[in-house]
Amino acid sequence: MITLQVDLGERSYPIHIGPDLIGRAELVLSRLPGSQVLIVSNETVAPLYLDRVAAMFPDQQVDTVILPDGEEFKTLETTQRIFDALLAQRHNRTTTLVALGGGVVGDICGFAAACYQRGVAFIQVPTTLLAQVDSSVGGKTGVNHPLGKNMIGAFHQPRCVIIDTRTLDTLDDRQLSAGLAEVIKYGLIRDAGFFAWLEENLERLRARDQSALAEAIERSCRNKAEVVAADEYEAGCRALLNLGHTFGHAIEAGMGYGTWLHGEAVAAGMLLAADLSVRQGLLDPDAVARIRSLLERAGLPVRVPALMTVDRFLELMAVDKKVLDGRLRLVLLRAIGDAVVTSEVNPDHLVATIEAWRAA
Ligand SMILES: NC(=O)c1ccc[n+]([C@@H]2O[C@H](COP(=O)([O-])OP(=O)(O)OC[C@H]3O[C@@H](n4cnc5c(N)ncnc54)[C@H](O)[C@@H]3O)[C@@H](O)[C@H]2O)c1
Ligand SMILES: O=C(O)C(=O)C[C@@H](O)[C@H](O)[C@H](O)COP(=O)(O)O
Ligand SMILES: [Zn+2]
Repeated sequence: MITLQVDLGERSYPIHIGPDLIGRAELVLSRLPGSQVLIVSNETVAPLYLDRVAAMFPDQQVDTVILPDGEEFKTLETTQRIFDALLAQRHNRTTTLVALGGGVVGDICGFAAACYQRGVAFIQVPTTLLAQVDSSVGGKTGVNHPLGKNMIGAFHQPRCVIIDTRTLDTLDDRQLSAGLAEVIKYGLIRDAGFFAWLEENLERLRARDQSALAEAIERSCRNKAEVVAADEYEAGCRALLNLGHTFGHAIEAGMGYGTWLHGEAVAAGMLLAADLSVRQGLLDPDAVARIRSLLERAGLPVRVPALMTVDRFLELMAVDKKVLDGRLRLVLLRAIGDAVVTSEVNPDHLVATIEAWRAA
């Protein structure tokens, strides 16, 4: 087992990474403020792992909420089901919510924890690659609105993150690829050495080589922990974690939540960001070819859907959380491993980029 630390003063917490960590009660028991636990999972993940997670709390009051599965259920209505259970079972301020599942369960559960009685503890037990490398770390929680992704939420850090790499054994290939998009993101925004390692090891990752996966998860979490520790509330460098997301979130909302997976939309979005970076004179065109090739090898889309017209993109991108004073701000690349946030976006270049990557 490897343990990383997210350094946030009194809100610091460990990220434990390794095989068969579900069941290691000692990792979670010291993080509980009280004797009540509510495990939040979904109808796909619960039958696989819920019993073993519940067994980690032998002396606690353990209740469960099983949510429907899907990005389309990442809503306020679904969150209400968690509040209903907490109140019905008389959970108090010292309760701990446990998110068992992918990023959807983690984001909803974390948001419920941030709101219930103005904030209670929560623990992340991520079971998708995407959740293990990104969403379980950093404390962004929330739900979607029909007009925009993650528009209702809160920053609320978990008490610990338990990454049992064995849970990836039951994850399907499409979801593994979606997770690889966020892995590749770290290489692009701040870790050229990691990007080169991914170029060397991509096939091992897709073949689920355990040591390659463990290394990719550790290096991703290390990058994310450093960024979050430097800028917890996204006043500055944390925005770099949003590479490809302004385009990606527009695709997710525009196509209907769940049609494109988050990781797939981010992959296409990162390619658009790279192409736009070239048009803006920031990035060498050779970098776009390298990025495209790696995304393709990861089984990720490199075109945006034809249904997403330029107007539709611009309409949806206008509600992005990075917009300031009505001005779009995008994460662009100066090189592989070097990203920047800029509001200096030439509208003609933006339109040309979208047109260039729309599927026929
Ligand atoms: N909070 C953050 O910082 C952050 C970061 C990145 C993404 N996100 C959010 O995360 C969400 C995407 O998360 P995701 O990609 O994990 O999707 P997801 O949570 O929908 O999980 C993907 C699918 O895999 C299933 N699943 C989960 N674990 C499994 C396992 N071990 N075996 C078999 N099936 C399993 C789920 O039931 C689901 O059907 C999006 O809503 C995105 O906005 C949040
Ligand atoms: O942790 C962050 O910060 C991120 O931006 C990570 C992203 O991968 C993630 O998709 C996040 O939920 C996007 O945040 P948002 O603020 O653009 O909704
Ligand atoms: Zn993301």
